[in-house]
This record gives sequence, structure tokens and C-alpha cells, in this order.
Amino acid sequence: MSNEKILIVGAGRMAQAIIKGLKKADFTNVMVANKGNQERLEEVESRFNVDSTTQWQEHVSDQDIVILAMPPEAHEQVLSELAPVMTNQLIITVAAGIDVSYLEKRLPEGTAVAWVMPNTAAAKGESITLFTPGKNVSDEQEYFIEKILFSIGKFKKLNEQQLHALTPITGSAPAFIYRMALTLINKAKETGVSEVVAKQLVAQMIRGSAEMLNSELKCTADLIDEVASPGGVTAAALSVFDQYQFDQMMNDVLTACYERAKQ
Ligand SMILES: NC(=O)C1=CN([C@@H]2O[C@H](COP(=O)(O)OP(=O)(O)OC[C@H]3O[C@@H](n4cnc5c(N)ncnc54)[C@H](O)[C@@H]3O)[C@@H](O)[C@H]2O)C=CC1
Ligand SMILES: O=C(O)[C@@H]1CCC=N1
Repeated sequence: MSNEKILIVGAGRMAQAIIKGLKKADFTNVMVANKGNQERLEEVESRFNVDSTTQWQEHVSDQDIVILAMPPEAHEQVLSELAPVMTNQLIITVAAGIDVSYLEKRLPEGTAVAWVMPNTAAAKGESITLFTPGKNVSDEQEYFIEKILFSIGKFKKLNEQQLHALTPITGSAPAFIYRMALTLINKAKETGVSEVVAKQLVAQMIRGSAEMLNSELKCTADLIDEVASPGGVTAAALSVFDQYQFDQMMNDVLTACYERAKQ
């Protein structure tokens, strides 16, 4: 059981994925707030058995940790409301582009802050979460951060610049994988298999590929080679990737992500 008191501001998709992990890991003191959308707040409260509030500012002084899970654009306003009511809490944001320098600049001198970049697999305890602690984070607070991140999957401590550059690759890229999965599922359905079966086939193919990717014995290029029998069907397919300049497209995809987060 974990007794740290955690307030989560924002009750959207990422917040819910984190709450799911926290509850599974037996964090007992979780409170959640949202702007507007009272219905969503009530649903989160009953679904995850957490407390909720519409006036989070009144509860900050009772907390150990505040997790900001609202859109990046809402941070300016929320931080200006948070600063005057803080009493030594650790402040964590999960927002794309909102780094520790941004938080430290807007919160009282000496505030412990961290920037965390999870992904939605947090809901299954399978996120790969990147994090950067700010300069005022104590060893005990860093332990709290790791405990929270452990509840939603694996994690890695990196610097601020690395988090900016890797947000597209670990935060957003699940959507790229699902986009490809959607095409494969739809194609599989054309053969007459049901949606459920098509999803199972594709999910297991991705799970197996992820396991292979994790193997330390082979480099990724070798894995591609291994599938592509010389002169075979996969080689024919991969030449279409080249024809459509897949690598260039992926570079553009990642750059678009990075640039948007910087805005
Ligand atoms: N969805 C994802 O895969 C990931 C999202 N993130 C970050 O998580 C944050 C939330 O994203 P999502 O959950 O996808 O969006 P969402 O739209 O599902 O949820 C955002 C929630 O914040 C609430 N909100 C907006 N302004 C607020 C305010 N001033 N005070 C309190 N609540 C407020 C909204 O009502 C909404 O419930 C973003 O900063 C995003 O960059 C980070 C990593 C992955
Ligand atoms: O799309 C977004 O802005 C968020 C950040 C990373 C993944 N989802």
C-alpha cells in the first residue's frame, strides 16, 4: 500500500491511464480534478474509486504530489493558480513540451518539479515513461516519482533535451503503430475473419515482433532481413516502402511532432 497523497489535475485519457496504474499498485490517496466536464469527473471517481474535486486549489496544501495532466496550453493558467497555494509539494507534469525549466520559472523558488512523458499503455502497466527531475528534487522525491512510474510500466531518467526529442518516439509513436495496425486489421477482415479475430492476429504479430526487437542478440536490420526471404514476398513489399520513401515520411512525421510540442 502507498500512502502518498496525490492530486491529479485533468481527468482525460492520460490521467485515467495513470490512475488505473496507481490504483492497481495500491496508491490509496488519489484525488482528481477537471475543468468543466463534471460528468467525466464523476465517471472517473466511480470507475477508479478515487476522490474528486472541482476546486483543486483548496486541496493542494494537503498533498504530497500534484500531477498536471491537462493540455500543455492550460499550464500557464494552472501554474499561476498553483503557485500561491503550494506548500512544498512535488509538482509533476506529463504534458508534451512542458519541461522542468518551464515549471521552475513559474513556481516558487526551490520548488521540486519533474517532467514525465508516459504513453497510453500506462493503462496496462506497459508504458515506457521518460522523466527528468528538476534541480530541487530530493532523493526521497525521486523515489516517489519512480514508484509512481513503476506502477504504470518501465521508465528511464533522461535530460530535458532528450525528453523533447524522444516525445514523438515513445509518447506519440503508439498512435503510429495503431495506425498501421488499423490498416492491417481492415485488410484481414476482407478475408472474412471477424474484427475480433483480425485484432487478435495483428496484436499477437505486434507483440511477437516487440519480443524479437527486445532480443539483444540481433540488430533491427537483421530482423528485417530474417523476415525478407531473398526474392520473396516480403522483399517485394519492402520495395514499396522505398518507392514511397518511407524513411523520409517517418522523418517528417517525427519532425512535425517535435515542432508542435515546441510551440
Ligand atoms: N494521450 C497521450 O497519449 C499522452 C498525453 N500526454 C499529455 O497528457 C496531457 C493530457 O492529454 P490527454 O489526456 O490526451 O488529453 P484529454 O483531452 O483526454 O484530457 C485533458 C483533460 O484536461 C482537462 N483540462 C483542461 N484544462 C484544464 C484546466 N485548466 N484545469 C483542469 N483540467 C483541465 C480537460 O477537461 C480534460 O479532461 C497533455 O498535456 C498531453 O501532452 C503525454 C503523454 C501521452
Ligand atoms: O498528442 C499529444 O499531444 C500527446 C503527447 C504525446 C502523446 N500524446
